[in-house]
Amino acid sequence: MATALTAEEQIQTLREEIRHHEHLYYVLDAPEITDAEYDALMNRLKKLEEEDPKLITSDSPTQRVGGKPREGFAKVGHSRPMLSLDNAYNEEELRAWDQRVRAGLPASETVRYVCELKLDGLSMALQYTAGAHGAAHLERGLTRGDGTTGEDVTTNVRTIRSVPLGVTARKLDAAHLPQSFEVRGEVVLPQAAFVKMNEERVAQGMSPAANPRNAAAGTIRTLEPNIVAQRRLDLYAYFLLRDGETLLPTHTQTIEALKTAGFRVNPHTKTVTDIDAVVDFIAKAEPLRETLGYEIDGVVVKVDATAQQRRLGFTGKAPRWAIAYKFAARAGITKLEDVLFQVGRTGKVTPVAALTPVLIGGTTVTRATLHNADEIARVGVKIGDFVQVERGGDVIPKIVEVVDDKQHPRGKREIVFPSVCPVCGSELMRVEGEVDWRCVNNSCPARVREELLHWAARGVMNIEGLGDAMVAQLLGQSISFNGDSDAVTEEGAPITTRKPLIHTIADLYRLKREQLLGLERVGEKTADALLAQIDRSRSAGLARVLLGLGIRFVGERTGQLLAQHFGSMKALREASAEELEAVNEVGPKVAQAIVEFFAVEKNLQLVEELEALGLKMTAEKRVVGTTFGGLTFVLTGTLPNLTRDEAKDRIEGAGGKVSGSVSKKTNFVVAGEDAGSKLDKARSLGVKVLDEAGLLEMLKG
Ligand SMILES: NC(=O)c1ccc[n+]([C@@H]2O[C@H](COP(=O)([O-])OP(=O)(O)OC[C@H]3O[C@@H](n4cnc5c(N)ncnc54)[C@H](O)[C@@H]3O)[C@@H](O)[C@H]2O)c1
Ligand SMILES: [Zn+2]
Repeated sequence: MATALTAEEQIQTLREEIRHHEHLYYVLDAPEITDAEYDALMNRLKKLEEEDPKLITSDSPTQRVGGKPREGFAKVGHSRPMLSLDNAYNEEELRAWDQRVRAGLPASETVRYVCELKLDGLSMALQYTAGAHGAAHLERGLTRGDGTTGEDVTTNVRTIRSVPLGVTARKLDAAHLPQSFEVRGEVVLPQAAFVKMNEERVAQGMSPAANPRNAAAGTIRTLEPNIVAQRRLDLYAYFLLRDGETLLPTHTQTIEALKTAGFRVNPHTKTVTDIDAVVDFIAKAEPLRETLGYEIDGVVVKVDATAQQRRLGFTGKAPRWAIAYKFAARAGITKLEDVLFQVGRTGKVTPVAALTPVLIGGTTVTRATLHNADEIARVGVKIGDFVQVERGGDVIPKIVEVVDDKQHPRGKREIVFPSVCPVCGSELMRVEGEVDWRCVNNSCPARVREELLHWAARGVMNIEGLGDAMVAQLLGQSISFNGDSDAVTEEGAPITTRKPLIHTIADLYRLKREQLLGLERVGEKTADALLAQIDRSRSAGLARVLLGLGIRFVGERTGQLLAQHFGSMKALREASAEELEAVNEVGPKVAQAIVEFFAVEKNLQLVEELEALGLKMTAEKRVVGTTFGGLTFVLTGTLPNLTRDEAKDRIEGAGGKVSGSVSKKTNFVVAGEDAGSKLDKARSLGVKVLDEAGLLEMLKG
């Protein structure tokens, strides 16, 4: 498999893969892999980078928070970055962190820790400013976004009952708070509300949300506040800042002050004096999981004293003064009733286990993935077996092993992997060296369905109203038969009832009003709205089209970089692998995938049809200037206005290079707030240091 790849290529591939999953997770709220699997990818990348630190770049997923502000909301910079947390997976790693903390502080000082539950939601910044009569009022609610810039979701946050819209002068006084301050906390969706929401979604023909965290993130970012209000979100507060600085001398006082001021704080919080007591807290916290009514995925431990926190500081994406202890995945035993076979966008056939419903950590599990034929062989599972099912990060449950004892007799029926596509009947193929079987029929209805859904998705072509149910109707299928968790029929096959209105993505742009009006439950309003949405998507531009085409490894950012570099579909299509690799962040794997994509006749034809149908196939080409020709820059810390990507784009746009580490060859280090060791190194090597203003000045040429 990866044997022939150099470390650098492996790193490239891993980064692309991780970015792809981060996009699904943070932007679309629809992860495809479990958190444990994502963490494993991340840890592999970390390890490779540690082995060869010169391969670390500032935009590696290990160096930055993975989110991204979504369109439709105003983007607002944070008063101080909203970071991620480093993880510990066992007691040993936790104790190692304790050692590092104490080594980072004078030996004479004692360290206290505050233990809190790690709420599995999304973090939110609430900004309060002076209101009437000496009170404070909620000015703004911001999501974490990419950590530097968040989305302004104030209207939605205002519907959360545990978020005070104002704090009276009396309460401010009691809590010793000024009139303007910032509270940070976690928005969570209680399990009961989650179950109800998914029932409604399924009833409306939509796919259920993967877990409460994704549901909460999706809810807070819908453009309809009345939907948010119905969902019963909660917010638990845990940070208190003023002008981007921690306000009070200890975290314990912060929690108390928040409580006094009327914020909801989590009752399961404890200040302790040593790491043994932390271990104790964790042991008691884990069983709480099943009774809380909301999801937690671990325990967060923070250094109590603000002065000590300041001294310990931050790494690229997380504070050194806090750690998240992650609980092990949850598991349960149930019976394997049957195996269904789903066909994905690329034709990949995935075996899905149909299980006797079982409650695992507050969620009813009825489906689990078996990944592929090799995995079935490895587990050695038969239909009728009892199996151990694991819910890592609570996304797609997975069968870990067969349970074989007195109470759990073995099943008898062999799982037969189909030799033909369960949907279209064409023969399945397996590329040598790959584990997956694929349906290679380009017009397989299952594949077309997945292609359409991907094309229409949020963050891709953003065609609202083109979800599961509508796509199924357009394809002439009475129900959705493929894809998301429970949407498979027992036969795993489509029920085609009508003549399809469309066969390809291009057909979407040929749809007529009368055709839509002929569909079930489609009135004039729905038809017109959908047509308007489809029409609007014509101008989405080259980067989106590239993303929508679903070329392997081409995620949002790569799509953007390619679009800017080539400026038109024509130029991109004609580029050789070598020319493609000249684009920043495009490695040999990505280049290869693009060349392969355009070598397929059907793909070329689709692109041409789309162009003829009026889709915008161009992007503003970035003309690379010469101002910074031959100069190498290193970025560190948080700049006041530009994000890392923006700064990098500007530098590269002027012909400069951005590198991840400081060396004698570095010409300039651009340093922002909380700049770390790179700044020290620059100083010791005598490399010139700029701030953002200095950089912008130089860019003027
Ligand atoms: N499955 C996937 O495809 C996929 C993709 C990307 C990320 N992920 C998952 O997302 C997580 C990584 O993302 P992350 O950067 O948000 O880090 P994180 O979830 O590990 O930790 C940081 C977050 O913890 C939260 N938090 C909860 N309780 C807290 C408390 N008491 N005090 C402070 N913070 C608290 C905050 O929201 C904070 O942003 C991992 O669990 C990872 O597995 C999964
Ligand atoms: Zn097929």
